[in-house]
Amino acid sequence: VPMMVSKSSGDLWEEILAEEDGNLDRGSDFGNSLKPKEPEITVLYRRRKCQNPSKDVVAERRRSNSSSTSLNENRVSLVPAKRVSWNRSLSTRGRTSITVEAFVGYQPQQRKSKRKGKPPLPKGKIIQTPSFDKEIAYFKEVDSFELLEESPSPKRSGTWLMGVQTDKVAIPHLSSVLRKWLIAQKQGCGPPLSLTKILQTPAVCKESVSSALRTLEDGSLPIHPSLSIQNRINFSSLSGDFSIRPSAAERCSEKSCEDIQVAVGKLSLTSYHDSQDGLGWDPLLALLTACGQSAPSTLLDVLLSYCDSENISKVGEGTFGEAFKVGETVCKIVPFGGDFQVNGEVQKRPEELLEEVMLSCTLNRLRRHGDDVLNACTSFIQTIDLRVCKGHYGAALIKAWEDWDGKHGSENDHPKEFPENQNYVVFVQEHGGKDLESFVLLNTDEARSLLLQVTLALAVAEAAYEFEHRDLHWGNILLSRKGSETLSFTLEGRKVNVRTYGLLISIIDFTLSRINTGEDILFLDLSLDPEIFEGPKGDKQFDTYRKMKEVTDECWQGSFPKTNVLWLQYLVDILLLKKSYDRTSKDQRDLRSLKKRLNGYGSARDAAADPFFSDLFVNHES
Ligand SMILES: Nc1ncnc2c1ncn2[C@@H]1O[C@H](COP(=O)(O)OP(=O)(O)OP(=O)(O)O)[C@@H](O)[C@H]1O
Repeated sequence: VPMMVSKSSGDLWEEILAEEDGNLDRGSDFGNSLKPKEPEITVLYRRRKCQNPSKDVVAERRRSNSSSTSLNENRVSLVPAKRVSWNRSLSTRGRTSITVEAFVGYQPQQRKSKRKGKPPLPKGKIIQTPSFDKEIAYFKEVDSFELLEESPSPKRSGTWLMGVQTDKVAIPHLSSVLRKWLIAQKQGCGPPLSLTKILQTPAVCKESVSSALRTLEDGSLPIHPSLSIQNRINFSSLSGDFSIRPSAAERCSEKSCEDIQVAVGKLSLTSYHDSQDGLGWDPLLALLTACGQSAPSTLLDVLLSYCDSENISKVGEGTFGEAFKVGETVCKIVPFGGDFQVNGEVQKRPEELLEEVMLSCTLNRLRRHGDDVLNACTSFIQTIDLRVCKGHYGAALIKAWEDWDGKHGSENDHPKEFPENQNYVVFVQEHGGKDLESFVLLNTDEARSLLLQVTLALAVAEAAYEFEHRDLHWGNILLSRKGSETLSFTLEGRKVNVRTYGLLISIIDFTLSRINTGEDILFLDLSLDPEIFEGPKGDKQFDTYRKMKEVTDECWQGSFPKTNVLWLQYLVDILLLKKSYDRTSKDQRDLRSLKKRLNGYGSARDAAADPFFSDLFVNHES
């Protein structure tokens, strides 16, 4: 008989602990077409102890890690042609810097956060100080698990790593690089975007920009709207459903190709240089290029292309982003580049936004379906458009912000403070629903499907891009009831359908994520922000950061799919401890058994084959 169990149930912990002693693993009596390849993982994870490593030691460690590695044989090989080391330091809630070390000797700036030691608190919510006594007792045994070996970084790195050979890099000319890139995009071949190429592009070189400035003394932007490459780039670099974009026929026409070449030729003379800050290249121009723009738009111009001003409403906020519902979409507005703090944080730099743009575009590619697609899923939030904007917020947005503030109490600064020259990136995304923290789950079926969808999404992204989310707390999983009874995933060429019970998940916020796009490895160097590991002991979220640190041994650029498993274990904890829904004692035991078995898995892909999920798969296809 189902019973309602809530986190406040008085005897839950005693019951859980008593049941744990019985160790009621369900074992392997579940059929599953995604059986782990090896029932037991025997290879031990190499731990390297290094007390208080200096930056040099860390750098050396990175080099040796990246040069002695191999890709998991079950993955699509994505050995990058070049390696870019993107060292990003983290504030308590996000990226604070990104270093293109191939080009500059950037010294990362540590940010002082207003929320020390508590990064991803959802905004506008009253947080009660929890008591962790019983949780600590329960999870003691979990903390002592053995770490398993992870698949390390791809081979052939080094050229770009840690500033090596900076002065020997031959930087191709803007026009040739961008032209090749754009044409490749238009023809549907090659990666969606390459940071390497964008940032190799001397569009962002001082010399190039200066000469462009001399050529265009008035500094005006030469691209006429009729030649705009914006739509074409965005369309081709973001896979998925883009009904508002030009047709495929238009994109593939000869005329279009010529337009792109003309536009690129002119783009090389574009003179946006106001965020050059001694780096030797212009990150704002690179960001504009990546978003397919020659100049920033205004916020309202972008938003009003999706709905009328009276239909804009705010749906959520983070430390860096304000999210607005705009028609059927959500626009996350992230200010960047300014020299004053926003919400108590130093503003993100254009380089950081560039990388987030890259991550979003790359994950978008997983949405493609077709017979030849090896890995596909729709569980990462769909990015519909990406735009660089500049200027004031505008009356409609201010009103939406103030309405939300009146109802929820914003923790963010009032956006009317933004000056006229404020820059933003707007991430136009599908509406993913409510985050797990505030979503009301109905029953165990929903909870199990949620877990499986997250697991499979991570498994698919692992297989395609060595993706690790690295921050999958309950604010970063959105949920909606969209009615579909089953959902398809393609994992390593096999299509599987899973029961949803009407629930769909969307994973957001790739701030801490690590990805191998095939050309670039993007990651956040958490070693530059030790605060994140200093959160309260017993808090599952912070314990997970610490476990990630153990697993990665602070080599954050490496591929350690085990981190995905750690977040799955965190999610099981959340479902056991923080969420209330109809469930039986057996349901709880099953969840706890799953959590134990997760100790033995090295990746989300392994976890997806766990018997816990067996009966959620329908109609397996090979
Ligand atoms: N696509 C979306 N659909 C629905 N709601 C969204 C969407 N994107 C963001 N939100 C809402 O906005 C909130 C903030 O978004 P997000 O976490 O991406 O911002 P952020 O500034 O990057 O956060 P952080 O402070 O963790 O860096 C989310 O918790 C969610 O409530």
